[in-house]
Amino acid sequence: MAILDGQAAAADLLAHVGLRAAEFTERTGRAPMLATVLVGSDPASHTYVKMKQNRCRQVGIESRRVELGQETTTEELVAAVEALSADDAVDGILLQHPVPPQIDEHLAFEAISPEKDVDGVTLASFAAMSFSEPGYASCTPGGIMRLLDAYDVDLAGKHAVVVGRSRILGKPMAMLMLERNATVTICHSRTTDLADRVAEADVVVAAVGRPELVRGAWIKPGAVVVDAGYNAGNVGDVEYGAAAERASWITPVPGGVGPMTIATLLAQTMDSAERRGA
Ligand SMILES: NC(=O)C1=CN([C@@H]2O[C@H](COP(=O)(O)OP(=O)(O)OC[C@H]3O[C@@H](n4cnc5c(N)ncnc54)[C@H](OP(=O)(O)O)[C@@H]3O)[C@@H](O)[C@H]2O)C=CC1
Ligand SMILES: Nc1nc(=O)c2c([nH]1)NC[C@@H]1CN(c3ccc(C(=O)N[C@@H](CCC(=O)O)C(=O)O)cc3)C=[N+]21
Repeated sequence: MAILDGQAAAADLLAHVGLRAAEFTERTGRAPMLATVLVGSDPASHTYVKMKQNRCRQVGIESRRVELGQETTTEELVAAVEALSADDAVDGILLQHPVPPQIDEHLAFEAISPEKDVDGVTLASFAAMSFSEPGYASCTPGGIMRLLDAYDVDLAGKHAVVVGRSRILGKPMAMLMLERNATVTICHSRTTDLADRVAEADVVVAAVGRPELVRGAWIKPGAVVVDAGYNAGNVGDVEYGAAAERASWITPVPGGVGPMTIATLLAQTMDSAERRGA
């Protein structure tokens, strides 16, 4: 078993982003800018947004923080996001998920202009990603692809099984692996034979949000195991110890998918700044 080290791959990616940010700032006289939008008071979301802003500062990307209260309406959030979409100083927009229940999250995501959708959450971004057209990948699946590429894990002809089908994780993950010529199976809460499906996989991506749901004994010997789960207490969606004994490659939690998500967000912010110009 060998480790897919997301911390190391993210550090490599961010070093390159830092060079590009310095060159951009020098050439245009302004720093690249990521706007983060946080609605409500969920402590975990505050922590994630803070982590993203710290990383921005480290690589020379400016960040602008927009915070809205727990009682914000869909209309207010859409207006705030539209203002950022129209603001020339903003290169990328991250609307932190989840938002409070009274808000129509899909409408709010759609207020992000596709050219600034560096988190890859709009329908336009999903469609572009699914057909390998220019655009921004959903950050976590995009980060997972970058991590597999960093270790030369080839997907062509492999059977990939994705557990989870959310808009920002499972479903876009499946599309990206399909574009790389994997044979893809998507499992979800109504899948009746999850253990059997996982046992057929050459590559497993767990993206559920249930601690250690994917058991080590299900893993086919030699399979690649990617754990996108991030549950309380730094526990993933895979039973790590037992899975590691059978896997050829495996991502740790922490230090696997999480750092790649943030690095991808910043790399895509840099792409947007360069495309949009000064
Ligand atoms: N490291 C990172 O950067 C990120 C990590 N995460 C983590 O990834 C995990 C998933 O996040 P997210 O996709 O947003 O979560 P969601 O809750 O949006 O989606 C969970 C998915 O898992 C499926 N599911 C739930 N229970 C089961 C089950 N018993 N068997 C099979 N499938 C099941 C659901 O199926 P159904 O559709 O039928 O309801 C759904 O498709 C979480 O741990 C989250 O913290 C998320 C984003 C970024
Ligand atoms: N629109 C939107 N886009 C997201 O990408 C998004 C989101 N909403 N909502 C919440 C989830 C969660 N998420 C994480 C990012 C990095 C780590 C990460 O870097 N974790 C470190 C550990 C950090 C620590 O705990 O100190 C690691 O796994 O090594 C974790 C989780 C992005 N999300």
